[in-house]
Amino acid sequence: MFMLDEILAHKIIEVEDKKVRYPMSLVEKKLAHARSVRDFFDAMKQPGISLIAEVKRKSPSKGELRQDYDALSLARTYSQHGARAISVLADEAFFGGGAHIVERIANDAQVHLPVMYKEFVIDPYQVFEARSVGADAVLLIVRAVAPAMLPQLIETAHQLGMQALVECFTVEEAKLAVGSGARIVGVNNRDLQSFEVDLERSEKIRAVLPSTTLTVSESGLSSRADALQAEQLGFDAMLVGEAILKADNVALQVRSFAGLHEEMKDPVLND
Ligand SMILES: O=P(O)(O)OC[C@@H](O)[C@@H](O)c1c[nH]c2ccccc12
Repeated sequence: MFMLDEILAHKIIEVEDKKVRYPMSLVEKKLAHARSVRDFFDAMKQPGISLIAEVKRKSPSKGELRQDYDALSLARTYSQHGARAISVLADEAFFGGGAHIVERIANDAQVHLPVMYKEFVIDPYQVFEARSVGADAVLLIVRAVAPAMLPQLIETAHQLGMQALVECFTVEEAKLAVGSGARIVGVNNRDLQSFEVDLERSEKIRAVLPSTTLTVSESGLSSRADALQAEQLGFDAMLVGEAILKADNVALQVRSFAGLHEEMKDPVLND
């Protein structure tokens, strides 16, 4: 929790500063010209477990994730090799991302997937910003916001035509997410206290969610076997970062998570 507290303390200052430098009136102007929304919900609903592949330069626990890091070329690779959505870190200070990176990827002619603005959202301003740069979904972390704020943030995302992936760590948080209007709930497999990954805890949480809620297994998935386990537990989608970012061959790793690995051996697809 310590790290989350530190990030949130930083975020409060950052958002207030942004609101002064780039006021809501400008965000609204930009919103009017944002590209049309791609259907993130539908992308998650496709048969088989859907891959949301993540673009992140670094993390507080792992540091820099790859030497030849290039956010846009990663997103293009994800788009070409079977990911169904792309999660792009908007946080700059801790994860090396930025709203401008979300914007570049969301509007790139070679990226055809829905894009999620991955940020520590604490204020509706950030949800408007997400749509204004072309995002199709936002991450909302239950633990990061006051319970009264959660329905408002979800509603704002939906009103803008976006989806919200509402992230939880406990059964209580999952119930709160659904009660607040979440249509897509993410279960973070990584305990923020111990950094341990526990898929059984995730299964317990998934089990209390209504069948109409789409579910995403987040963090710590390292192979196709983990993906299949998550699928077996009933998850509709998975969010994978590190295992893809650290791979020597990103395209192959994405195909593997997406269940397309075998096709790579087909010479026709091997160009
Ligand atoms: O890199 P991993 O272990 O595959 O995890 C990806 C994603 O789940 C993780 O980056 C994440 C999930 N929720 C978050 C909230 C904030 C920052 C990061 C995250």
